[in-house]
Amino acid sequence: MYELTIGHFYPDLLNTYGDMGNIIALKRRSEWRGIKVTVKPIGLGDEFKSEEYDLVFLGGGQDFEQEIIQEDFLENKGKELRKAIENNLVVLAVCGGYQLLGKFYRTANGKEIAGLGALDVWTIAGRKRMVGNILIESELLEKVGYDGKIVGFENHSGKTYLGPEVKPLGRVIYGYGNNGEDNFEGAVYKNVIGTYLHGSVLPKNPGLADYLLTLALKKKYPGFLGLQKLNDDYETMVRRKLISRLSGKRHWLLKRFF
Ligand SMILES: NC(=O)CC[C@H](N)C(=O)O
Repeated sequence: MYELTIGHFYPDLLNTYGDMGNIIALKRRSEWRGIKVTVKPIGLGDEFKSEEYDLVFLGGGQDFEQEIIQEDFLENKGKELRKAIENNLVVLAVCGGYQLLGKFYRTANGKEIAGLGALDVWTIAGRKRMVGNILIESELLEKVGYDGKIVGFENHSGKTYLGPEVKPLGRVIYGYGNNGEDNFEGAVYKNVIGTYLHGSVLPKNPGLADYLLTLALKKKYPGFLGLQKLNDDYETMVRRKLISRLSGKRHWLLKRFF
């Protein structure tokens, strides 16, 4: 029997917009395949031993929560997490969690919150919150045989910019994405996926959930051949409706200028 241990960083603080749904999706999609999953919270002051985990998740949070955890995250967990990321630990980081993996986050009043520096990205608070449904197209998922579309919801003021060490998760079809400027969303580095998509993103995008589970299982069980297919007809139907609605819509910015 395959087993996975998932670490959930700061579940009581980085928990905006239902990001807990990502943990539930990973757990349920594993259990539906007979894979045993243990979810362990990693909170303020908790020791983080990366070898105990096959996958870790960081959710979103407002600037206020990010400042609360910053010292603990960088001082007590940062070095270990950076080492684990270089050793291909599977990580999903959403919004605030994504920003914290970067080099720094500069808030609206100019305060610079140091990030982990695990991802070659940096974030600068914008004046305007980027809020709404978002649809992106991801080559990553097409490569592993999933529908390349990823749908979700974004709500962030931070504008994230990518350095040369990371690739974008996808190209924005509808919404703002990383910064509302370069038409990219998210960042991929080794087995880390950073994204602004709440929603939560994994229940809405079963292919992305399975992609992360497959990465973790292949790393833990070298002979692992792949996940058996689940009946995702309902999710696919909901996604198709949302995708066609968002693909057809033109963003208000586009309407205004084109
Ligand atoms: N939804 C979030 O996690 C917000 C992240 C960050 N505080 C921002 O506003 O950009």
